[in-house]
Amino acid sequence: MPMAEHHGEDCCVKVAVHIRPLIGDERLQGCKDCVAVVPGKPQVQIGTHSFTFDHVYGSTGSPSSSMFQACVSPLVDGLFQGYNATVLAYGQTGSGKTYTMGTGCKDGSQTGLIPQVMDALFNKIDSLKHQAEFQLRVSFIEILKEEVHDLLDPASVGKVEVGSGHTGKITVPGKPPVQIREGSNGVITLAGSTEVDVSTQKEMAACLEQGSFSRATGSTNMNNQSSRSHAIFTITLEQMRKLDTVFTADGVPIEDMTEDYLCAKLHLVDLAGSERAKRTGSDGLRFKEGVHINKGLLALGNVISALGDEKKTERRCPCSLSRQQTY
Ligand SMILES: Nc1ncnc2c1ncn2[C@@H]1O[C@H](COP(=O)(O)OP(=O)(O)OP(=O)(O)O)[C@@H](O)[C@H]1O
Repeated sequence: MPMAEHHGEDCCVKVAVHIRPLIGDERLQGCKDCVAVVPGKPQVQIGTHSFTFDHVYGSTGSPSSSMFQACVSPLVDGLFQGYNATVLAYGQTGSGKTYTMGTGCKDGSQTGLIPQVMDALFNKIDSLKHQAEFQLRVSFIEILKEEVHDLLDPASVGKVEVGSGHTGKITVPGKPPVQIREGSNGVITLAGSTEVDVSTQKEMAACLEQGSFSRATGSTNMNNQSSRSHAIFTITLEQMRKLDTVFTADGVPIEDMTEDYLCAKLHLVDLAGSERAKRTGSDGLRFKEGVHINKGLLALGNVISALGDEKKTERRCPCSLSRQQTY
């Protein structure tokens, strides 16, 4: 499963591959691993084709347990310096994105990347609590068929079966949908999405669990619990750093200069899987979802190519890049 990352210092976008083992049904059907890791290199071989990435985890590559430390932990540290960051899990349906991110309500949720982010974040806050005051907020949205839904909407009261094995949430009619807006300063906001103030790891984990439970899933031939939407879990960290008091030449303390405010966001994205209708056996509603999913992924691919293209990123306003680091 590939994951895109972007490192402000050396390269715009970095890509790590996570190879999952064969699972139950695949073993029963006698499937064989078709991806081989080239020993000692972040390179995989599929048939006669070789592909090189920044990291390869799983199979005979680096152990999956080291992925967080190498790829995501530096982003958590960056948050404390005011850098925004994004982790995207991208891949074919059933390749293990939800498992890797820990966005599902089961399996990977204990070891997925998001729970590890929470651990690291709260440990760091604890170690810095005497130097700064912190405030954390989370939002959790999904993009389903080009519509943005709020997964932390207090009006959502759980999951119901909505025909053909599809699950969805009940929302109170009349609640305006979440709108994506761009402010005059270029900051994108999601008008109408719930932002929950959290002060403990338990509260943040409860938001992840609640939102994951509300997410739309459905069964296809390739994954019996396939995510049908792109899900974005956003952590906003605000901090008021207490600086050493600055004095004028006469020894008078300058009040205004004793605090430094920083705000940064970490977006953790579990994309819906790219799919081929023929292989997933999709028809009707599920087929339409697949078309929207593939359309969104194509647009995202163009954005990532542009981010990785130095000529295009140079044209952007330097101020919008100054505190931006995206993985
Ligand atoms: N590294 C792994 N080790 C063991 N099992 C895994 C691993 N990754 C994924 N799986 C299993 O593979 C199955 C598919 O994984 P998952 O639902 O995460 O895929 P996905 O890429 O999110 O699919 P979709 O795009 O359809 O939502 C699940 O049963 C999951 O438990």
